[in-house]
Amino acid sequence: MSDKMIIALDQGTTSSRAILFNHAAEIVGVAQQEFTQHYPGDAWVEHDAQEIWDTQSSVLASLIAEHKLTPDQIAAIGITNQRETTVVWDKATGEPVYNAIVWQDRRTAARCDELVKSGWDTKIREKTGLIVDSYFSATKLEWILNNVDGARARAERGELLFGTIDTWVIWNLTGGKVHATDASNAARTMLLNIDDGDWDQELLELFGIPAQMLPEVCSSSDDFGSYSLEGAEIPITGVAGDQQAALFGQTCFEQGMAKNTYGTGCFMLMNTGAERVDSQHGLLTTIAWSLDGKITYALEGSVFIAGAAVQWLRDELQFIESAEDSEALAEQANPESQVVVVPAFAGLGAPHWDMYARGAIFGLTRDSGRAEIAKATLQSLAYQIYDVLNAMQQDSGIELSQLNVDGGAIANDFLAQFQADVLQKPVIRPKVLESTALGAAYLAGLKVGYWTFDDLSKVRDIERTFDPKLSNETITRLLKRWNKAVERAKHWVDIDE
Ligand SMILES: Nc1ncnc2c1ncn2[C@@H]1O[C@H](COP(=O)(O)OP(=O)(O)O)[C@@H](O)[C@H]1O
Ligand SMILES: O=P(O)(O)OC[C@H](O)CO
Repeated sequence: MSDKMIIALDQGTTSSRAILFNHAAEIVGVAQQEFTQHYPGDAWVEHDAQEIWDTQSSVLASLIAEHKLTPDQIAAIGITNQRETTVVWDKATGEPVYNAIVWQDRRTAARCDELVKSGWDTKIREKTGLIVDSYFSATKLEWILNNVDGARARAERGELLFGTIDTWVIWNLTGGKVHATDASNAARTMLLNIDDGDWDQELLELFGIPAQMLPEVCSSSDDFGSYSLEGAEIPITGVAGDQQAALFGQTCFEQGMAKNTYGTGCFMLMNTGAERVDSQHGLLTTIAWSLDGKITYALEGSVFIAGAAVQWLRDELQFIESAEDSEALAEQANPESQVVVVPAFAGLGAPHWDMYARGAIFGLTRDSGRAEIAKATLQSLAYQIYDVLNAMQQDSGIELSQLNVDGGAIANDFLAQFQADVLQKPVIRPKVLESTALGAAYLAGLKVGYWTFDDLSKVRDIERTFDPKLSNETITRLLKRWNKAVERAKHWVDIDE
C-alpha cells in the first residue's frame, strides 16, 4: 500500500478537471473549472486553446494547493481529454494560430461529402476504421491550413505544430519539451493507419498536411516527459482519449466488455481485443489503447449530443438552473405526453451519420410545457443509446447482458431508470462515475509500478443497479415514435446551404 497518489487531468468538452486518486482508486480531491464555448457560425464550435490550458493548469494548481501536495506525494500524472478537437500552434512561441476547432464543429461537412463522392470513404475506412465525417481532426486541420493567413507556408517551413487536446496539454505541461500523443487519440484524427499505428503518408498527402507538424505516437501507458513542481519532476505516464480511458477505467480489459459514458455526448465502446472488427451498422473501429506497442481495438458508437442537451435546457431554454434539476422536472411531466426531442444539434452520429440532421421537437400539444420537454430530452439520450447498442450487438455477435455506465449525466436517476427500461437490461452504475479520469490514472499508475493489472481488477465498486420496470409493449410503442421522429429530423439542412 502506497501513501502516494495519482493525479488525473481530464480536459473535457465543457470543463477542465484535476482529480486526485489514492491507491484504493478512491477520489481524494477534485478541482474543476468550466470554460467558454464559442459558436461563431452555424454549427461551428470553437474553444480558445489558451483558455483550455489556463483552466487546466489552474485546476491542477488548486488541487495541489488544497491538498498541500508535495512532489514526493505524487506518483505520476495521467491525462485524458475530449478527442478530435484540433489545435495548431507556433512551435517557437507556443501561441495557437486559431481557436481550437471542436469535435462537434460541422464546418467541413461539404469537404467530407466531396471525399465520399470521389470514392475516398472506402479507403479511409480501411486505413483509419472511421466513417468520413467532419467529426474527426483531418478536415479541421486542413481547414486551418487553408484558411488561416500564412498557416500552410509556416507549417511547411516546420514552424507550426498540430495536436489534439492531449498533445496540447502535454506540450504545455512539459514547458514545450514534448510533442506527443497516444495511439487512442491519434486514431481519432483520420490520419492514422490503425493496423500499424503510424501516420498514413497517403492521407497526409490527401489533406496536404506536412508530416513534421504531427506529434510522435506513443503507447497509452508510456513516458510523456514530466511536470516541474517545486524543482522536482513528476512523470506524465498515462494518456488516452476520454472515451477509451473510461473503457479502461471500467476495467473492460477483456474482449466483449463494454461501457457507455454520458458526458457532453454519449460514447459506447466495446473491447474487441487484438483484432479490429469492421462494423456493418454504422459504428467506428478505433484503438482502445496501446500497451507496450500492442494495440487493443474497440468498436465505438458515438452520439454527439447527450448531456449537452441538458445544458441546452439550462442555458438556452432556461427551464432549469442546474443540470441536476432536470430530474425533478422530468418527474413532473404528464405521463400521457407524446413529446419526442431529437437532439441533433450537431447532426447525428452513430448509427445514422447525418451531418445535415438538426434538432427537433415533435408531438407538442397545447398542454406541453417545460416538464414534458425536459423529460423527452432525457429520454432522447436513452433512445440514442438503444440504437447504438443494437448496432454493437449485431456487429460483435455479442449480446450484452447489462450496461456498464459512467459520466456526469448518468448521476440522473430518471435517465438511468429509463435507460434500463428502454434496453430491457440492467444498468450498472459504479461508485466512481469519473471512469474517464480513473482510466487515465490507471494508465499512469501502471507505468510507474503504482498499480498492477491485478490490483485494478479488484477495485471496481458498484453503487446501484437499475432493473427494467416498463413492459416490452410500452417500450416498443415508445421506440416506434422515436424512430419516426429521427427520420423526420434527418437531412434538415440543404447540402448547398
Ligand atoms: N444530474 C444530471 N442530469 C442530467 N445531466 C447532467 C447531470 N449532471 C451533469 N449532467 C450533464 O452531464 C454533462 C457533464 O458530464 P461530464 O462527464 O462532466 O461531461 P464532459 O466530460 O463531456 O464535460 C453536462 O453536459 C451536463 O449537462
Ligand atoms: O468531452 P466529452 O466527455 O463529452 O467527450 C467528447 C469526446 O471525446 C468526443 O469524441
